[in-house]
Amino acid sequence: MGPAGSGKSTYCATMLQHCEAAKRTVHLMNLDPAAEKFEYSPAVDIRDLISLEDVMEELHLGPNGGLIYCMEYLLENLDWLDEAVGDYENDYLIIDCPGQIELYTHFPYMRSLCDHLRRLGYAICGVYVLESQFMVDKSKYFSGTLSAMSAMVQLEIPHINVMSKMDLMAEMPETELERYLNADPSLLLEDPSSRSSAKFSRLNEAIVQLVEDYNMVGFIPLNIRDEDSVEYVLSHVDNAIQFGEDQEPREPARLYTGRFAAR
Ligand SMILES: Nc1nc2c(ncn2[C@@H]2O[C@H](COP(=O)(O)OP(=O)(O)OP(=O)(O)O)[C@@H](O)[C@H]2O)c(=O)[nH]1
Repeated sequence: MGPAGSGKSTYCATMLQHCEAAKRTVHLMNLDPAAEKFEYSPAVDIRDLISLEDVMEELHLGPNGGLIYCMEYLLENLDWLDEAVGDYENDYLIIDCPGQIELYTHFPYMRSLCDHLRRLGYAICGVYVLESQFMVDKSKYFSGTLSAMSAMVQLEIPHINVMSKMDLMAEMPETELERYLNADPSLLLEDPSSRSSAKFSRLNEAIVQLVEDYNMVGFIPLNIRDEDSVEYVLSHVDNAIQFGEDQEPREPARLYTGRFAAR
């Protein structure tokens, strides 16, 4: 999951290749009815069930309304999904999700989908991908962090945050990187714009408090050109899946999260 252009499809393609090289049985599923082209063709594709283009044309909906319709349609036709993924056993299924973050933050569709996959016996890990360009603007960074937290709280599945495109951050000093990757809340208070008015300042303090209260948001750095970095992210995904398996019943307060070191 993650905002538009954050690198979700690239993450999926990279993980697919990495897992195949490690001889893991892995499949890619596209859940974006508006997707146009893929580096690797997905084994399961929502566009075989419904495409955004058709919905927009036939129902005269805009792109966002059309996407919501597609997700509702998928949930009304779960037998299609069952047939597509029901036979996988101990396989690794990577799901490339749409970039409209409202799907994770306040609509119930992704949550319902996760619940259904669980009923099919899947152990799930949510991977929220934010891109490193979020680290060049503190306000933008915190809005991204809050959207990641919102998805985590909504979905209640073991959850990992990934900071993609780390190759673009080569110039940032290591100490500064660490602060962003560990979601250091004081970053926001240092931003000069956060002190522009007393009200705004109090709002920022409240946001900082919120991030601190959760005490669980960190980003795993991903550089797709570095195999060790890809393996590092995958090992956290594996841990999170295992963590989810070990929690019965699953408790929201014990979501797999963590603080991660810059590498
Ligand atoms: N430099 C760099 N560019 C990247 C990286 N990952 C992705 N990109 C580029 O970022 C752009 C968006 O990547 P995608 O993987 O398509 O992002 P997405 O989140 O799937 O995008 P949507 O499906 O439109 O939401 C593409 O031009 C990618 O080539 C990375 O690790 N480093």
